[in-house]
Amino acid sequence: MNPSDFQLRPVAEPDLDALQGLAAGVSPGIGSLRNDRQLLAQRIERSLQAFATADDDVSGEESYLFVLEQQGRLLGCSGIAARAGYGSRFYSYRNEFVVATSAALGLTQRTHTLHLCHDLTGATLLTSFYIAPQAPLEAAQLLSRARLLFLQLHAARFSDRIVAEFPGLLDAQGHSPFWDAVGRRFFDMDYPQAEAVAGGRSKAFIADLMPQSPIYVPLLPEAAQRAIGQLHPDGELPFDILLSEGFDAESYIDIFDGGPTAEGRLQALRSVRAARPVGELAGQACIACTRTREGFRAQLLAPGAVPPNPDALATPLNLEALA
Ligand SMILES: NC(=[NH2+])NCCC[C@H](N)C(=O)O
Repeated sequence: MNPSDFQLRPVAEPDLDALQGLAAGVSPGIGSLRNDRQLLAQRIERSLQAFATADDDVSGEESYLFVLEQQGRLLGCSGIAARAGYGSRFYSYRNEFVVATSAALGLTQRTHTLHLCHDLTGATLLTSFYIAPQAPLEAAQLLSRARLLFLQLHAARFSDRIVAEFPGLLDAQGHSPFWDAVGRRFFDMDYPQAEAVAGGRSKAFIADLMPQSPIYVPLLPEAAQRAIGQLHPDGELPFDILLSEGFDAESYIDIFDGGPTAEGRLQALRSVRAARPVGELAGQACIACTRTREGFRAQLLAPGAVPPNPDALATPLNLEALA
C-alpha cells in the first residue's frame, strides 16, 4: 500500500453511482447512509451547498459529505452536520442515577434511569461514516479524523461540542431488544420500519409519541437492559477511532436502539491538540490537509514524505507516538 494513494475530498455530483454502491454495503438500520438514490442525490446537493456557503452566510443547516478515494475509486464516506437537530430538536436518552435512601430500613438504592432530552441539540454531529471492508486501517483513520481537522480549520461554522451516534445491538433476526421494549410500545412498528420513517432525521413524531417521563431501567426486560449503551459490531471501527480521540460515551444513548452516543469538546480532541503546520511533523506518518474549504483535500503522508502542499495542517497518524 502506498499511503499517498488515499485522498479525501468533498463529494461531487459525478460520485452518485459510486456513493450508491457504498450505501448498498451498509446493513439496514445501521448509520445514516441510506441506499436511496434520490436521498443520496439530495445529500450531494446539500453538501455542495454547504462547502460553497461563505462564513458570513452559514445558518447551521449545512451538511458536509466527504469521500475517500484510492486512485479514483470510492472507498468510503464520512459527514458532518453543522448543528444537530437544526431548526428543531435532537433527541437522546440521558443516563441518570436516582439515589433513594430509607433510614428506617437502613437501605440505599441507586437506580439507573433514562431521561428523554434535547441536550445535544445544536452540537456538531459526525455522520455517515462508512468504509469498504477491505480498506486498510490507516484509510479509516484518514476518513474519520480529517473531519476533525476540517472542524478545527473552520471552527466558527461549528459548535465546540462534537457528537456522534452509533448503532446499537441487534439480535440475529435484526431485532433491537431495546426498541422492542421501549419504542415499539409507543410507535407500534418494527425497528426497521421506524428507521425508515425517521429517515435518519429528527422528526416531530418522536416528541409526539415517546413517553416523556423517565424510564426506570430495572423495569425493562433483561435483554433490553443489556443492550443499553452496547455497540453494534459494524460501529466498532469508527467508535474506537473517536474514543482514542478522547470522546466520551457515558452520558447519552440512542432513543431507538440504545446504542452509545459519543461526545467531546473540539479543542480537547487529540488530533486537534496535536495539529501543526506540516513542516513540523516531517519525521512521522501523518494526516495532512489543505486549509481551503471548497477545495478541501486530505491525505496520508509517510514519514519523511515531501508534503505536496507546504501550507498544509497536519496531525500525527499514530497519536501514541506523540511525545
Ligand atoms: N437510530 C435512530 N435513527 N435513532 C433516532 C435518532 C434520532 C436523533 N437523535 C434525532 O433526534 O434526530
